[in-house]
Amino acid sequence: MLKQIALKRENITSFQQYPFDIPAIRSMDTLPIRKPITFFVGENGAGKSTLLEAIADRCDFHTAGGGRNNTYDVHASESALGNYIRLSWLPKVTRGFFLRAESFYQFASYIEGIGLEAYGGQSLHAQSHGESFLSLFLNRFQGDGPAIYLLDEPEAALSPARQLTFLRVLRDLAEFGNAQFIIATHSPILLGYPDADIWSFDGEEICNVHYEETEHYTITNTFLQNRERVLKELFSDEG
Ligand SMILES: Nc1ncnc2c1ncn2[C@@H]1O[C@H](COP(=O)(O)OP(=O)(O)OP(=O)(O)O)[C@@H](O)[C@H]1O
Repeated sequence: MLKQIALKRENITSFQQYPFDIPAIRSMDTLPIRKPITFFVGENGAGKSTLLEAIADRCDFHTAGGGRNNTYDVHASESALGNYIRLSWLPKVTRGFFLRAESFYQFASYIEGIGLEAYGGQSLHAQSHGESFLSLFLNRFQGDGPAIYLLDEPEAALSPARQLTFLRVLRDLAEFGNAQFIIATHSPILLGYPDADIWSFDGEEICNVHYEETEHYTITNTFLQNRERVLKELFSDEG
């Protein structure tokens, strides 16, 4: 299990440039990872992907999105933060995966090249984006032994109904599959997973928030409950 992420502040010479100029990163000291499911939330550009990518880098996962042994031909972006964080494990976990929505299709091509047996026998490209995403989890990741999965906006591939299915997949893997997840998301459905830790990157420092405190919940809830009023205000000239 991953227990903690620490920023090696002593090795950083300047907080004036990326990635250390991002408020959430600049103020970071240690971030405890306390639950099987951890979410990173925050505005676009708040630093969620930057930290997730750094964790993937430290896990030796392919930072274009993939697992330890996936060296498929996608230009791996250098993680600017990877060398400046320290991961604490108990015990160390090496199995797992980093997946970002935009590199999913390249990953699918790679899988096609190495054989399909592990993926339900069907080409991932022959399935829709969301179906292939779910089959990835259902077929590949229900193995034995502990694993850590790092997911960047998985909802991009999933319809609302499949997001619900994915909650079930998360529950099964976290409770019975010895799996740990860190997920950057904007989805009010995924965030609704019970008993997850939600870390918000929106303030001056990363802080723990309740589901109902997230804008994902409050804005979605207000919109669905009062759609006409919200739209009227939004579209009014004064708005
Ligand atoms: N390689 C880079 N060089 C310089 N700045 C970068 C680089 N990558 C990202 N940034 C900047 O760092 C900030 C944080 O980006 P990041 O992708 O981590 O945000 P995020 O919270 O994941 O956002 P989103 O929800 O839109 O995915 C942004 O302002 C972004 O423009």
